[in-house]
Amino acid sequence: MKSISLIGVPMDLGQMRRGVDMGPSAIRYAGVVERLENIGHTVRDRGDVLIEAAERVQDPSTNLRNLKAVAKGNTELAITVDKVITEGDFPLVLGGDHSIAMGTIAGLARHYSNLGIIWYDAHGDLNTGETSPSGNIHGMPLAVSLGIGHPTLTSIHGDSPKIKPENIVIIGARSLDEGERTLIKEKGIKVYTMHEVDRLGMTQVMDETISYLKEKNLDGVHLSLDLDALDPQEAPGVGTPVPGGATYRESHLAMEMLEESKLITSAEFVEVNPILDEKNKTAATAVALIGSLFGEKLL
Ligand SMILES: NC(=[NH2+])NCCC[C@H](N)C(=O)O
Ligand SMILES: [Mn+2]
Ligand SMILES: [Mn+2]
Repeated sequence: MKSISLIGVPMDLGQMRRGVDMGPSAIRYAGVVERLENIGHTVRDRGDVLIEAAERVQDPSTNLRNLKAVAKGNTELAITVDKVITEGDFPLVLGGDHSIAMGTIAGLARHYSNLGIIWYDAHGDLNTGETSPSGNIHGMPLAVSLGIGHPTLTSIHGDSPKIKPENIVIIGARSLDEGERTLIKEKGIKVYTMHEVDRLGMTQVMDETISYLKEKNLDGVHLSLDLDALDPQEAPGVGTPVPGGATYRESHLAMEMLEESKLITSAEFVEVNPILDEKNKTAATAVALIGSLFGEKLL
């Protein structure tokens, strides 16, 4: 059994829709602590990282919305994640918009020199200010962690690159911007789009992902799960829904296979927006997936 530290990150400055800052509360309300304790894990809820109420700003010269406030919140998060690992706990981060992956990975990078990343998402989140159609930083954290982007972001809690392109697997992609596609090809990032999920089935996608990562001699693997990877019918409470996503069942299978692989050393569940949700369905889905990732079994 694991000793898990929960870290809430009420961040909504990485995108424009209000409400995603309430994601951590919604996931707690959906019973995440009880769910993990029922499996037999020890859970320590560290509360929420402080995200200051910032005036929303758009600097046309950088095309990065709320740059300073996003960097500040992520620095706080990186410090917390760093500390949780030092204390020997498994960090489970609850978002908040996906810009918080920059902070989580920055904290992890102090402890793992060859970290693997599973990016379960409809999007690549590989934009920079130059390639982003929106200026929203939640579309950039994977690029930032690779050392690509504005220095205010790439320098959060230490120098970048914090991860290597060959250690990343993106699963569930179905919305990629031009610059992201170029970067994926240039860096040779492994991507299973929804086309591959349909064609191969989730079992093979996960089997291949797990073997691919096992060959890399990694010292840890981080799961960054954006709820918009799931189909909007099953996870409606997200800010940037894209039709044609992974089902609830496929996603459960993915979590169960990751649990069996024993590879995962940290995880985050992001983009839950209770204002856009239907009766907290998306937060409940997040909790159910967390259950599977941490070894919940029927029999
Ligand atoms: N974490 C997310 N939901 N990202 C959505 C990003 C959407 C789009 N690619 C953009 O850069 O604006
Ligand atoms: Mn997404
Ligand atoms: Mn994302």
